[in-house]
Amino acid sequence: MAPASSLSAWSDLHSHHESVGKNIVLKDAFKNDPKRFDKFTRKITLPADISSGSNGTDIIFDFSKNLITEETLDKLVKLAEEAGVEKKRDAMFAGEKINFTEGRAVYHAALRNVSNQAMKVDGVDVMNAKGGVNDVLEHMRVFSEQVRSGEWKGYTGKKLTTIINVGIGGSDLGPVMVTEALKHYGAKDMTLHFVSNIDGTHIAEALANSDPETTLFLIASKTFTTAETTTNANTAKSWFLEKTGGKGDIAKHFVALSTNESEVTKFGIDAANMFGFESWVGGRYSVWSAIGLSVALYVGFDNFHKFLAGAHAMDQHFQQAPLRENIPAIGGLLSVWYSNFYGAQTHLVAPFDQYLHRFPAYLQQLSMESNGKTITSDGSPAKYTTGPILFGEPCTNAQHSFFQLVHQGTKLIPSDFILAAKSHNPVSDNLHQKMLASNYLAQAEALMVGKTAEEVRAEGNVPEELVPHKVFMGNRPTTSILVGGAIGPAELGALIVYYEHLTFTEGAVWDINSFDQWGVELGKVLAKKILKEIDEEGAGSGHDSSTGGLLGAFKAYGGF
Ligand SMILES: O=P(O)(O)OC[C@H]1O[C@@H](O)[C@H](O)[C@@H](O)[C@@H]1O
Repeated sequence: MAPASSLSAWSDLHSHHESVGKNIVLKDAFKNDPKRFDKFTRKITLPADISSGSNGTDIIFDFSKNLITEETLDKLVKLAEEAGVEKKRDAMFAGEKINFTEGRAVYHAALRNVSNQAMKVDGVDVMNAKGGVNDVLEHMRVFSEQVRSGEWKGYTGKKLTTIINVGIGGSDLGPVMVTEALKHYGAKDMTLHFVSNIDGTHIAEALANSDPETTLFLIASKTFTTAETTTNANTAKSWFLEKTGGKGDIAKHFVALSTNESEVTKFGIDAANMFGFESWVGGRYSVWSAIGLSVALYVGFDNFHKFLAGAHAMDQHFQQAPLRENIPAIGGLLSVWYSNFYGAQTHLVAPFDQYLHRFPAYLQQLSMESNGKTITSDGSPAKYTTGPILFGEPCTNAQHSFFQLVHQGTKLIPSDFILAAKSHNPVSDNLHQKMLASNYLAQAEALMVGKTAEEVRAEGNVPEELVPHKVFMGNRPTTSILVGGAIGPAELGALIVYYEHLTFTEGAVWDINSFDQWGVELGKVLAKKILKEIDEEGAGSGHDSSTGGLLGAFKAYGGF
């Protein structure tokens, strides 16, 4: 594919930005067009049998407070067509090896293919093959039901009620985020810990509160070679054997979620207690795979299945909807519009939902590990900016910390706000929910309308020298996502996949490989070398004076 900047739609968008885009005044656009909300809002309805309420849940994506006209949308769609977004999408769903630097298919959609459509990689039916998607799901169902019912017992015959997931990156962030998001559905007698950091504090704190007789360890690692995970897993194993006086049965207390059977058995976990998946599942897309076992254990397999089904509904929408109606494609194209034509560097995602408090952290890996790339498909550096810096926190908290910059800073920060119409906790007669909603609506409105100097003056009693400080520029774009019910497993699945395919669309336009992550390797290699040097005499070799100096100081102060 050609670099995006060589496409005619790209130059056309540049001229369009000059003549129209940078002059759009959103509040006027709304005044001039009473139908603007209808024109730029898209909706997906999830099937009733998987939705959190008794009717199918609508999820509304209001793109109308973005700096676009109908013409802009047409031109962005043209860009997607010229960049081959649909062709690339179809290649992904056909199991082609679109991860071209690793020679792999990108097939996480197969993991949530609950309608069991034929999906093949290299001619192999990944759904129904022995050890394939359906077999692993059945293994997860049986195991999670056994643990939840107490039929699966620890070595002294007790029910396992503490789950410690040991994993990092995608083998941590998805399970943490989803179990937090679905806490309302979680087993009340279960305690979950997610240990990811190599900082010994993480595993120590989890173990300090756990009883080996009732603890189940899930060692979650696609490769089973990640230093943090193997080290934490070994520490957990030693703790378990020590605490049980060597009588603890590893087979009853340790399972592996991985693609690497030989490393799993080397570690001491029986292959029968391994839940597998394939190399075509990228780490940041693995929550749908065996890596999601903690989710199935916590919320039950039926809910895990609904989670997959909600994701599948969004997959089908992405595959079938024409680009102009295609929700994730529009989200991705807007990101390109802001990144490449307005010079935006960031993307804020703020869920007005406490259960979604780890959602932005999860999306950080999804977005930035996917599209934090410079090199395009022909090996040359992109002549344009690529992946934005994604950040966020739940609201209303974020409003009381960094929203100052979003409202009055010098940067343009395209923002997504997410709200569920129904709360799982309608306390105080829904007062909290109404206040939450009022903030969700008010923030998007305030960012758009701003406040002029005249309006500040009209408030009265404002000394003239303070007027400029109280002005809000406004015209700051937001996308408002409204879940027309509560956020249950299916709704969450659909929301995640919206961001997955948004990220896909961005990467497809930017002509980069969104599916490798070579950028995380260099630091790992250097850390290995330095680890050895900590145990050797001196301050290492071949380092710059800063690294060498700090290494020496660390050894001196730390007593190493
Ligand atoms: O699951 P694994 O193999 O232990 O990998 C964990 C993480 O390791 C990181 O190094 C990768 O960048 C992530 O993509 C990955 O999710």
